[in-house]
Amino acid sequence: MTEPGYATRYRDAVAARGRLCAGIDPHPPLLEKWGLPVSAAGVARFGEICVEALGPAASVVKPQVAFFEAFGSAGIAALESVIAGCRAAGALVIADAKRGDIGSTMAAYTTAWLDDESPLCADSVTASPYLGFGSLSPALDKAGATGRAVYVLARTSNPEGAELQRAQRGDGASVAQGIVDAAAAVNADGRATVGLVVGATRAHGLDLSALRGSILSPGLGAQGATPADLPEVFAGADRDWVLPASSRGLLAQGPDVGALRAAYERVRDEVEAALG
Ligand SMILES: O=c1ccn([C@@H]2O[C@H](COP(=O)(O)O)[C@@H](O)[C@H]2O)c(=O)[nH]1
Repeated sequence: MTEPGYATRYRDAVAARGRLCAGIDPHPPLLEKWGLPVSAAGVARFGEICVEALGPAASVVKPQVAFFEAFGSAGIAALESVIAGCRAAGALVIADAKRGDIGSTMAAYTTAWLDDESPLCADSVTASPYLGFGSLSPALDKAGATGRAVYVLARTSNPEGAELQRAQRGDGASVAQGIVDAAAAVNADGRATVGLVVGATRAHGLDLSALRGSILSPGLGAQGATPADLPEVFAGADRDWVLPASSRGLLAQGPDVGALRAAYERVRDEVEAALG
C-alpha cells in the first residue's frame, strides 16, 4: 500500500538521500571558527553556505530557530532564506522551534511554521507536549492536511530530561511512553503526521513499535553518540524510522562547501552502514 501524507515525502527523501538530518545551528563559536562576525550578517552568510552545501545533498535539515532569533528580525530573515533555500534544493526542513502552548496560541504557531503563506513555512516543526498532547491539535490537524509533520519531544537527548520524561503516570507507563502512545494513535492513519524526538545518547526504554512515524534522534557528534551506537539504541521496529541528527559535529567541517557536504555524506554513509 502506498503511504500518504508526510509518510510518502519522508520515505522518498530518505530513500533518495539517506538517513541523516543535518542541523543548521549558527552557534557563536562556529561563526568565529568560520571567520564570520557574530551578528545577523554572520548568521545570514552561515545560512547561505549551509544551503549551498546541504540543500542539494541532505534528506532532511534542521535549522535551530534559537540561533537565528537571537539576532531579531534580521536573524529571522536569514532563517526564512535557509528554510526556502533548502526546500527549493530538495531537502525536507524541520524548523526546530520547540513550540507548545494552549490550543488557541498553538494555532498561531501553526500558521507561522506550517502554512504555505508564511515566510517561515517548513515541512515540519518541533513541539513540546508538556501543555498536554491535545494542546498540539491545531498543528497536528494542519500537518495532517498538508502532508507535513510535527516532531514531538518524547525522550530528549539531554540528561536533565529523565526526571520528567521517565516519571511514572498513574497507570504505570512513563510520561514519555504516554507521548509515544498518543503519537501512535494519530499515526494509525498511515500518514506519519507525528514524528517523535528521541535522543541517540542513551537507551530510551520506550516501546516505539506502533509509532509508524519518523524518529528524530539528535545527539550524534558533539553530544557523544556515534553511528555505531544506533543499532543498540534503536534495536527494534523503530530502526526503520530513525533519523539521526548532528549539528556541531558536521558544521565543524565548514565553511568550505565541499568539505561540509563531504562530511554530511561520510556520516550519512556511516549511519546507513550501522543501521543496515
Ligand atoms: O532532545 C533533543 C532535542 C533537540 N536537540 C537539538 O538538536 C541539536 C543538537 O545539536 P548538536 O550540535 O548536534 O549537539 C540542537 O539544535 C538541539 O537544540 C537536541 O540536541 N536534543
